[in-house]
Amino acid sequence: MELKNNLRTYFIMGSNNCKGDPLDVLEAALKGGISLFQFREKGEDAEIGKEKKDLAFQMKQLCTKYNVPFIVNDDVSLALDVGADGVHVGQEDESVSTIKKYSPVDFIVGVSATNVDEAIQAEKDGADYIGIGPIYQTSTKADAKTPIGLDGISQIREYVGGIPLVAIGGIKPEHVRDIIESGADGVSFITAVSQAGSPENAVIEIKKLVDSVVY
Ligand SMILES: Cc1ncc(COP(=O)(O)OP(=O)(O)O)c(N)n1
Ligand SMILES: Cc1ncsc1CCOP(=O)(O)O
Ligand SMILES: [Mg+2]
Repeated sequence: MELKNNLRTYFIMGSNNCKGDPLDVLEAALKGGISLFQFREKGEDAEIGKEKKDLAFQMKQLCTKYNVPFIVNDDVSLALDVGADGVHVGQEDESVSTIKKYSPVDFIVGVSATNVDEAIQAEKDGADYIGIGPIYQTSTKADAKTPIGLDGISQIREYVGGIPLVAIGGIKPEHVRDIIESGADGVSFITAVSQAGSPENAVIEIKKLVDSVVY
């Protein structure tokens, strides 16, 4: 599948984002039809060390079962250890060019950008996709920057080339249409699915909305 299409319904999660067993939440999201998954185990009560690695490995296996690529947030060495399909790094994390030097050729590297300059730089550096945001207010990331809104998406889309863009931050089903119409290729989300009564149904709803705008 073209990477752009994997970004359409991109679920991100760590154990501390879930009400129940994180593996159950992930499997429900996979059944609902997510197109990409990012293991983001950080913040208060997050697993570390062996527990983090074991969880990453089990999540990678689940994603493989559903044929959905598995991305690790921040931790490149964990990503390589568990055979992840790629990594997502922010402005303060390891650089794309360094990662590309020692990772497999087809290893996906996503980079975060909050503004046009960061997005242009990420594209120049060889990022495979850019996570742009936060679009809306979020309580999931303590150090999130000021939301850039829909205008932020259209500005970034205007200045970068054809690099795939996924929006992030406070995204709920009712935002999907505007986000895609502003120039993103897809939506990524944590709370909207990890805290839903039915994560599977939450994904089905978001996927239906994305599919109704992207052809
Ligand atoms: C798809 C996607 N976009 C942006 C981010 C944020 O990355 P970063 O700025 O490095 O912040 P942390 O997630 O590491 O707290 C992301 N994780 N995924
Ligand atoms: C990791 C991250 N980067 C920017 S906002 C954000 C958190 C997104 O979580 P939610 O979908 O719960 O707002
Ligand atoms: Mg990061």
